[in-house]
Amino acid sequence: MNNAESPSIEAALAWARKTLSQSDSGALDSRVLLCHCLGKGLSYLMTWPDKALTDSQWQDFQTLVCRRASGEPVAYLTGHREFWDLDLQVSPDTLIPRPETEHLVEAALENTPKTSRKVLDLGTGTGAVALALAKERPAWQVLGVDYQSKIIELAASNARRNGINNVRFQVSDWFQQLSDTSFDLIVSNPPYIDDEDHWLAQGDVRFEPRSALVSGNQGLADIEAIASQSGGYLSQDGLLIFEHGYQQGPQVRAILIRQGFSRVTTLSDLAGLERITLGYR
Ligand SMILES: C[S@@+](CC[C@H](N)C(=O)[O-])C[C@H]1O[C@@H](n2cnc3c(N)ncnc32)[C@H](O)[C@@H]1O
Repeated sequence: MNNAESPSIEAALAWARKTLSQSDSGALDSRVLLCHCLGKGLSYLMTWPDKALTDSQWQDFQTLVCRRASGEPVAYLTGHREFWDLDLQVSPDTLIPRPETEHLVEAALENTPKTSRKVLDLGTGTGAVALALAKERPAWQVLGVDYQSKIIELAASNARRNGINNVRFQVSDWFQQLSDTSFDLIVSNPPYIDDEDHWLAQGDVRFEPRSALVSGNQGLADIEAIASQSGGYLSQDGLLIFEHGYQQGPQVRAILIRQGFSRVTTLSDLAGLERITLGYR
């Protein structure tokens, strides 16, 4: 197809909306993907609806829209996602950071003194939680760990991309490769979905790594493993805080109490669902 045959922005968007008409987010996804192909913001699409795409822009756009129509998450297609006020690179090796995980960041900030703290983020993925905490609290020293080097490289690249220096990232299978043994705060959004959960077969989540999502013992095995070792890595009165599934509050509280944590509390989200549980050493 030559340049003259490439459609205008308005026509390209109309084609994409039709192609994605099965999806509730088809119109938004169309705009986000076109912005990505043009390297422009949303206002550009509104200002120049009659401007023709180049051949390569049109080809790229069609490819991405077709991939989106077959279910691939927009964040994997564009390679990045906003979280907190950070622009994070994502890859199919990492979970796509969720808006609900911002509650984990808020809970960690609200329940920890602002003064200098040593913080551990277990299962850091893109570095979302570690980077948000480090950005909000420049006096804190944050360590993010994950068990694959390609994930750690991505998180470190996200720190550079966002100009955050009080954070470092390390490969570790939970605590196994850590040399430091005293943190004031341990925060984790670990895998917590049961292997047989039907939700794993739906929508964007089908494309995310199972190793980021699924845990044994009805989704509780990693929470249990982390809670059982955290006591040995927390300073006196240090805080352990988890994100978990909305039906797991009672079990996570029981795990923390069994492991000797005190003031164990579960926080609910705006919909009233129990999503975060914390306890003090
Ligand atoms: C639910 S994702 C959370 C990612 C990120 N913290 C976020 O909130 O977007 C869980 C993360 O735990 C990591 N993980 C799973 N098992 C692990 C282990 N044994 N040791 C370290 N990290 C692990 C996965 O690779 C994944 O990045």
